[in-house]
Amino acid sequence: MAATAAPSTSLPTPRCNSRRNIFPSPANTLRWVTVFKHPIGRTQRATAGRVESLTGTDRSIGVLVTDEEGDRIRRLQNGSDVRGVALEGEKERTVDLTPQAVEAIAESFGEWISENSRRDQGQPDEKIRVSVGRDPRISGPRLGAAVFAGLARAGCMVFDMGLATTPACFMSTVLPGFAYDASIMMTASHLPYTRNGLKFFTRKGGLSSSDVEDLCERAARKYTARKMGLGRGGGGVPPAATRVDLMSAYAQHLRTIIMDRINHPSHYHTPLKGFKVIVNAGNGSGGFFTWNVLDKLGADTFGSLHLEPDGMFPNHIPNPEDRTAMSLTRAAVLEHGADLGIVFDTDVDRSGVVDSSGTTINGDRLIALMAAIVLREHPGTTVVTDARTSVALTRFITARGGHHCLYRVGYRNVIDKGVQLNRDGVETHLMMETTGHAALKENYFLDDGAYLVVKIIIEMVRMKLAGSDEGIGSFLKELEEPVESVELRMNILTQPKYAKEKGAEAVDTFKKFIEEGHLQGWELDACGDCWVSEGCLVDSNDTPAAIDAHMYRAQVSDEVHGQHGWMHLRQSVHNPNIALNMQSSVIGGCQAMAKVFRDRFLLASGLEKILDITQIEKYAEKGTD
Ligand SMILES: O=P(O)(O)OC[C@H]1O[C@H](O)[C@H](O)[C@@H](O)[C@@H]1O
Repeated sequence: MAATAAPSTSLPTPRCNSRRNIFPSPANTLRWVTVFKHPIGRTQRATAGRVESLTGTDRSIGVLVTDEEGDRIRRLQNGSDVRGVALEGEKERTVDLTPQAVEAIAESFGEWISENSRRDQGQPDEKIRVSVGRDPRISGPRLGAAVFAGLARAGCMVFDMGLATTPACFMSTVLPGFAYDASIMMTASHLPYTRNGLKFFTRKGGLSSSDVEDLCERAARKYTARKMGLGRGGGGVPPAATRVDLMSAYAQHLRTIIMDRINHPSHYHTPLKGFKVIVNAGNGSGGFFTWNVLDKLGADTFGSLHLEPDGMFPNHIPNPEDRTAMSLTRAAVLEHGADLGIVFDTDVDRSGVVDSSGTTINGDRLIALMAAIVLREHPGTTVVTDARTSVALTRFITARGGHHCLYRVGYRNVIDKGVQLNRDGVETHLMMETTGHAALKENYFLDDGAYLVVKIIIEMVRMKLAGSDEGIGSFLKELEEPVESVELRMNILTQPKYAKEKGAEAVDTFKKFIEEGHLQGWELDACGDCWVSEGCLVDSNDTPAAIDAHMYRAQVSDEVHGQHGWMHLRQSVHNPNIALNMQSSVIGGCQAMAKVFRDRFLLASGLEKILDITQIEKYAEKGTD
């Protein structure tokens, strides 16, 4: 999740290869580490064949470090979030998001934010105020105590928001009466109940991947130093956190937006009177939207699903990309004759909807719907999306006078690209990922699933007031569906600590094979029909340390059909695997691409030795996954 209204506060990342695992060292080796000052303000740690950049105050000289323990904390970085296994129960995965690790990371964040605030605001004596929210995961309360302890140890005042949503955490830094310096949300979004994680916000928005990498680095060093009896230890009396009710204020903020913008001629305070809306919160944090927003505005929400928070997620994965979540919501919409169905993910930074006729609207359709709404408000604006969208979506946006910038997968990447375009003078009002993360310039560049739905609800009511009974699905009449769209995965067959390095190697070999012409008819896709001319899709990988910077899309042609599809290759942010997406405008086009990919790339490069290519083989042979 996200939000950024101003340039990132992160220190510049050196242009170099991944700074982790380039020269993997034997597990559990103890070694002396020399720390010296780097000219740009970071410190660098040099060991035999290994150099790492560090930031912060913890610059002890001669710290004895076990690489393995520290590396486990470093590996908790997942793009711009921290994610890990918090509970036993996963096959072949052990618990790595321990209270000790979480405490070290929270303490590092507390220190980082204190240093930055002092630098930015020149207020050395003010205590930093940090809010903490969580989703209903059962590991939440225990890890929450570790977050409080870490923040308190860093000298912060801690405010406990209890059950919250990710966007509400950001809003706690800007809403009057709260305005905290920073916020932490504990969530692992749609991942299984065994996982958990952390998202970090300042008033400028969500932290970037390189910021989070720095935090994990700092935490890894703290953790290992503590394990060796160096530095300040944990334990003692659990710190007090002040309990606050942020969610009520946030819900009121959303209600005010709906009332003001609809400005209903006869019932201003209950503009949703007469509308039936089904909410499916998937037992995550989204139930509040039903009773604290929709009901209070007069909507009939009878028939809503899975509103009670339950950290075991007993019904289905809380995810608008999940087929069960969408189809159950569709069934409820049709059964109750509702005007709209809403599906939230666990922490409500994403959503999907169902229209009154039962059309499920997520992925490209949701982007198209939002693009249509935003393009009416801001004619000619640019829309940034990840590069897994269809060619038809680009046509849909350009036909409405908009510009489509295709960029990297990963919500933070997409949002940051929009922020950068605006900064460069390219008006960009909408940034959306196919996963359902949608950020609007008008709303702090924050990807808020509830705000997204607020925009759609306002549109729905306005249409009714204008005398139309068509419903919001009517926006999509001109959106064509791709003939074939497939996602396959290849597990990386190495020890976890080498997976990122091997994954990056595989993705970069893909790029090299195409550039060198080994795959006839395949060409690296510079930018789709995007008008941002410098070729951002295959751009200069400005943060090459982050795995979510390595991804390429190839346009694919053959002699019979000409250009008929594309293939996109990248490393998963969450798991040690490579994700492959492809689309084609001809039947059998994806199978043909899978065959070429297997024979002329995977087998020819020898990568099949480090990747599990079972899914590719199956698709190449059978044309189904
Ligand atoms: O890399 P994957 O496992 O496919 O997950 C990638 C996705 O992870 C999360 O859902 C993030 O919120 C998305 O921004 C990202 O695209």
